[in-house]
Amino acid sequence: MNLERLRLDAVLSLLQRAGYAVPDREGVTQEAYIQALLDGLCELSSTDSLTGLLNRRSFLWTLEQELDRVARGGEYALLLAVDIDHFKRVNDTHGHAVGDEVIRMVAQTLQRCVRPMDTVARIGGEEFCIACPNCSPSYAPVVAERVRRAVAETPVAWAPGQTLAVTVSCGGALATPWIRGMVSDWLERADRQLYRAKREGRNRVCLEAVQAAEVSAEEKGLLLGWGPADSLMMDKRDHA
Ligand SMILES: Nc1nc2c(ncn2[C@@H]2O[C@H](COP(=O)(O)OP(=O)(O)OP(=O)(O)O)[C@@H](O)[C@H]2O)c(=O)[nH]1
Repeated sequence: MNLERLRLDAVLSLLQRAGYAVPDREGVTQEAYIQALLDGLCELSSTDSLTGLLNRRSFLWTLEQELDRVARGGEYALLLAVDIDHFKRVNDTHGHAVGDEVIRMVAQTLQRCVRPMDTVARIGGEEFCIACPNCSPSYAPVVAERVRRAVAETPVAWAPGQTLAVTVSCGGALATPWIRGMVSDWLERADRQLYRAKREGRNRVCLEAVQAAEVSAEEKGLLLGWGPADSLMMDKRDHA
């Protein structure tokens, strides 16, 4: 391949401006050079530049995969929508740069207080989401409350000797095992609970009531790609 014939200037300047260390073209093989550019572009397009968390686009893809897993795996998953309370006041009182620092610090706190298997994303200005796979209805309030408390107990240092108390409101909804829900619906349900938490006074957690769902063995079999005979076996096991 002749690299001279590829229009790489725009890519290079984009990556350099974003602070990526692009390898010296002469110092590596062509494949390694192109791979480094592709890796940089992938990272740039999937992360939020302020916090380093996943951005909205990538997070939606994570949720699609999570719903696939929930539909096949028989485990609940929790989606938390997390929003900084009265954030406009922070900007208005201390300026946009301090507001940005608050967003960065809250992002770090959220990342710190969840399990490695959970995914934290910044999906809008001062709104975050957390996807928690394999999270039972009884565990969901524990996780959500841990997130709320972690932020409330971590004042943001925005200048030497100056700290700001920050709180978040959290709304949560569970994805039900053996059901292939839609991402838009899951997000909407978590958001509805978030707005309830805001309405009820902020710095609190509201979770959607768990929806009981009847799923037949045949439907489970279809989700797993099994034939009717396998489903029948499963039906017997379920009723044993
Ligand atoms: N510093 C900073 N501010 C942002 C950013 N994105 C959005 N904002 C600001 O975040 C503020 C959000 O304000 P609102 O949606 O009114 O919500 P709020 O003040 O947090 O109030 P509640 O959510 O009702 O508790 C707006 O003033 C936006 O301009 C960002 O990246 N950095």
